[in-house]
Amino acid sequence: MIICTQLIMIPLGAEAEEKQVKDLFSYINTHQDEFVQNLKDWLAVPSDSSDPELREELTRMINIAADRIKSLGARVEVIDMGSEKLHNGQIIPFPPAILAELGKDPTKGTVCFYGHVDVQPAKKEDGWSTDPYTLTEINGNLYGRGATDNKGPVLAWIHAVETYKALKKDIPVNLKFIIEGVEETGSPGLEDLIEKHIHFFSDVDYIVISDNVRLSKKPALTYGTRGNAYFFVEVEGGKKDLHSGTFGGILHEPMRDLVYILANLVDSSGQILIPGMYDDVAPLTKEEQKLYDDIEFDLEEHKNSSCVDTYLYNTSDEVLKHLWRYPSLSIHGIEGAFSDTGSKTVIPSKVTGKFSIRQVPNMKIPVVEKQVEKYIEDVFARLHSPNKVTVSLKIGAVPWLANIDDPQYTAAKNAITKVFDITPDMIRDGSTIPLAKTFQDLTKKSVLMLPIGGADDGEHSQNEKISRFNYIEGTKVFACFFQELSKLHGDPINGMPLKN
Ligand SMILES: NCC(=O)N[C@@H](Cc1c[nH]cn1)C(=O)O
Ligand SMILES: [Zn+2]
Ligand SMILES: [Zn+2]
Repeated sequence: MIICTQLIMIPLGAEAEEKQVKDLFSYINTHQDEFVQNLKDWLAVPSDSSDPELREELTRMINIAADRIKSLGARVEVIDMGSEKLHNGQIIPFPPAILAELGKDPTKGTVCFYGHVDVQPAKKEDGWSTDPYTLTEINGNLYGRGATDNKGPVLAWIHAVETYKALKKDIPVNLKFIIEGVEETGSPGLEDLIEKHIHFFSDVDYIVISDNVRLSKKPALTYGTRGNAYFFVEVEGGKKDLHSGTFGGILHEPMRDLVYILANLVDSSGQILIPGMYDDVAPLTKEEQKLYDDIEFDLEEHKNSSCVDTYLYNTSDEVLKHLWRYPSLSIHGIEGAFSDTGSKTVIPSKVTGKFSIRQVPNMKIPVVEKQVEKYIEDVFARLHSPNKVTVSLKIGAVPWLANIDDPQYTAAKNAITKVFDITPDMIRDGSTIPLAKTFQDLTKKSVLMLPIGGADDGEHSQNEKISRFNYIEGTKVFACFFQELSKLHGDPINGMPLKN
């Protein structure tokens, strides 16, 4: 910790630092019920960014988050993000985004926290055991949509700052926030926002994201994520749905064409069938292999938490590589198809298949897009169908890899060691933070991913949760991280040079 008098930096002595950590931890422990209540309030807002009907709720959620950050004493800007045109032609407003700053001391490092307050869809009837929008605590777990992805971690960061304020302690770093409401739909418009507000990042030294989970019970730091290329493939026959008794047998049915296309994208061993898809995948180096060897990963525990008995691969090494460094293709759904209970005898006139390909270094989205278009055209040609097929790329998010030698990785390791008395695993993540690489490329600043959620949190799934333990200890990690970062910042040997 550093006390600042005018422009002279005096490091806190070891004893004072120890006392400060004790005070911070004690405050966080005694206020944990309040922190859980705050999460309960946030989870009650159904801020699902994929449902146009819930757009007002999403905007309300952004305003709640903005007010909370304002209450820290931060200067907050709520920025209008314009509107979006949906697949069906409807135009609806995007939720605003938040840019905020707290502290402008030139002798301190500046950390920008990026997070999102939109969530994936959730309905009780999808198979949730509790109401997804009512935080329910069972056996030390806090269940609810957004608990771990990403409302819990965003609040934990805010609570870490609040802890310093409540104890009237000097926050050892300047803080900035960028909070958005469309991450789950690929962060449309956010790249433009960063470009337009690039001056906001000029004094930022470090960017931190806490929007993924650990690989096991062991705390971890994440240094890479996959990207995602999300496609819609639409097959259109006539202009209206038809009776399968009156018309079945005389038509080229759009659904049959679409199912044929989808079934030809990936084989039963997980191999993507689109020619060229693996051409640009980065070769495995000895250094990368060494990182896999050092990771604590229990394949059986992983299968247990996913509730799947058999994976495509049998060894931990293969599973991790296929999650982190190879592309994968997943088929997500079909819009326009009959999907309710009952037995409707319809022939849908227009159906849209949705699939995505997780991207890895050194794949290029425009190349993938062309390969997908050409392949679907070729597969469709085999059907000699008069129907109309249209392929469109809806999300093009690129993969991200960090420089783990950056001082903020050391600061995060030290913070985790203070809280858990353990050295974290260095991991990658198979999911996507669309903005991670954008931040790195546009701002040229170091990006760190510091997950606080557990491997079994069930992001995007039924019964999403964060454990009370991880939520509260994660708050402590963030509070310690500020302190550890301030020790390295300005250290010409182990850290960054001071800003002038
Ligand atoms: N917690 C991060 C996350 O879930 N990100 C989404 C982002 C995305 C990618 N394509 C569409 N949305 C993910 O699915 O990885
Ligand atoms: Zn997320
Ligand atoms: Zn998510």
